[in-house]
Amino acid sequence: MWRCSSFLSSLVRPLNRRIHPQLAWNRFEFAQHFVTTEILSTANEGVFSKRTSPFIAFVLGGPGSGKGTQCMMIADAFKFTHLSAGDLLRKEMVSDGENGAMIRNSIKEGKIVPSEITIRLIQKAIESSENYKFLIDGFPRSDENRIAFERIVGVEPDLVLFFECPEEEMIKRVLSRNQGRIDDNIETVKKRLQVFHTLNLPVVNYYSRKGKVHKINAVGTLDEIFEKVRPLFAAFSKDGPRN
Ligand SMILES: Nc1ncnc2c1ncn2[C@@H]1O[C@H](COP(=O)(O)OP(=O)(O)O)[C@@H](O)[C@H]1O
Ligand SMILES: O=c1ccn([C@@H]2O[C@H](COP(=O)(O)OP(=O)(O)O)[C@@H](O)[C@H]2O)c(=O)[nH]1
Ligand SMILES: [Mg+2]
Repeated sequence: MWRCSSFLSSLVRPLNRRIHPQLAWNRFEFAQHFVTTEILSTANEGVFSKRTSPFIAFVLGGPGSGKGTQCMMIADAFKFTHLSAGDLLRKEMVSDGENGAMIRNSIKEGKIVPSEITIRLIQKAIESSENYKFLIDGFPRSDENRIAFERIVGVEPDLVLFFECPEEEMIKRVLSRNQGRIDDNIETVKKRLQVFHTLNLPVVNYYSRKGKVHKINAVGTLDEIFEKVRPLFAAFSKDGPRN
C-alpha cells in the first residue's frame, strides 16, 4: 500500500492490525498514516516536512459548474488525487452493498446522502492512496456534512475552491452532459439547485469567513478557467511557486 520507513512501520502496522476493519480510522491512526507518507514525500515536496495530515482541497459549486472537469486538470497538472464524492457514491450505489437503494433514491431526488456513508467512502479512498494531497470534489454539501467530516476525519481543508456559475449555464451543461446519469434531467437538476442554494452555499460562507475560499468564475473555456485555478496550486508545481 505505501512504503514505510522502518521505525514508523513498526509503530503503524500493529496499529492497523488492531483496528477492526469496520471501525473508521480515529484521528490518531489517520494522522499516523500521513506521518508515514509525509516523511516519504518530503523528499520531493519540501513544503510538508512538518505536516501530519493530508493536504485537502474541497472543490465546491453547483451542479454543472465544472468541478469534475477542473479537478481532472488540477490532478493531472499537480499530481493530486481527485476524489469525486458523487462518483464514490455512484460506485457504492451499484455495488451489492446495503445502502445501494437508498443512495440511488437520494441521487435521483437530488438529496444529500447521510454524511457517515459519504465520509466512510472518502476516508477509505484516502486510506488506500499512496498520495497525501487530495481534491475532494462535490463535498461537503451541507453544514452537517462539514461538521461530520471534521468530527470523523479530524482535519479541516487547506483550501476551498468555489466555482461560481449562472444557473442557466449550469442547467445547460448538466442537460448536455450525456453520462447517462439518473440525476441529469430537468426535474432533478431543479431540486439539486434548490439544495445548492439552501445547503451547499452555507458551507461556502462558513469557509469564506475563515478566509479559505477561492471563488472562481466558472464561465469561459476550460483553459481560461484553469488559468485562474493554477496559481492556487503553484506550491505543488515541480518548479515551485512562481513569485
Ligand atoms: N468551462 C466549461 N464550459 C462549457 N462546458 C463545460 C465547462 N466545464 C465543464 N463543462 C461541461 O459541463 C458538464 C459539467 O461539467 P462537470 O465538470 O461534470 O461539472 P460538475 O462536476 O460541477 O457537475 C460536462 O459535460 C463538462 O464537459
Ligand atoms: O457529498 C456528496 C456528494 C454527492 N451527493 C449526491 O450525489 C449527487 C451527485 O453529486 P455530484 O457531485 O456527482 O454532482 P455534480 O455536481 O458533479 O453534477 C448529488 O446531487 C447528491 O445527491 C451526496 O449526497 N453527497
Ligand atoms: Mg461533478
